[in-house]
Amino acid sequence: MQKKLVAPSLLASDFANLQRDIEMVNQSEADWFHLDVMDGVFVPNISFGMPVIQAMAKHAKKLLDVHLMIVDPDRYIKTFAEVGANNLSVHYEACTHLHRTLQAIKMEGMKAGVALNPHTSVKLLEDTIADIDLVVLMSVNPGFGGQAFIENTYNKVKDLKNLIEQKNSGALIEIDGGVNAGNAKKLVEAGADILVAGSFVFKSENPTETIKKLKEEIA
Ligand SMILES: O=C(CO)[C@H](O)[C@H](O)COP(=O)(O)O
Ligand SMILES: [Fe+2]
Repeated sequence: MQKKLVAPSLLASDFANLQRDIEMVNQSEADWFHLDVMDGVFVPNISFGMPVIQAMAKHAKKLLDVHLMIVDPDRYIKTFAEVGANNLSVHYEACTHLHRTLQAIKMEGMKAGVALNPHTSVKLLEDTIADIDLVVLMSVNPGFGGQAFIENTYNKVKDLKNLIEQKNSGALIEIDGGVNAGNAKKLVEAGADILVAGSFVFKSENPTETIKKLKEEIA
């Protein structure tokens, strides 16, 4: 069985102490870094872009899982590979030619991910799931950290797990938004492989310990 992973989202870190927070994740039991790129068009917020990711990559000793919340992501696939992204997830809702975009991501040597907004059905991935390495199920409306988890996500995880099995796909299931110690176990039991956690980790008193607790919760 696939090992269950925790990916802290640096969106909730202290940007004035980014290197310190990256080192904390390096030393912790976390598995990946989750990096949220927002353009102020696809989502009503702007986060950070390539120069910041390039700087993060110099210090990060774990895989960089980049979540693009941007329109027309095809324009930047090559650049994200150059600055150090290992996984690149685009939003289903932002792609006109999703299959082509997935191939382009893989051509650049990255794993290809597709993120779905809470209102987007997993059924829409029926014809692309075999080409997808990672599905990011948004459990909040994208754009901001610190929002409440949407309960319907459990149903979506189960539906997606069935689709993956039915189509013999190797896609992993990642959950993004409002993850905490209260929903982590139930998400993994429903079929999730990777849990992104931003606020729950970085706004806690002891982030290293919080990551450890989340890992124990899903072991
Ligand atoms: O993609 C995102 C927001 O669009 C973030 O990854 C997500 O919100 C994680 O933050 P938190 O755990 O605080 O909800
Ligand atoms: Fe994200």
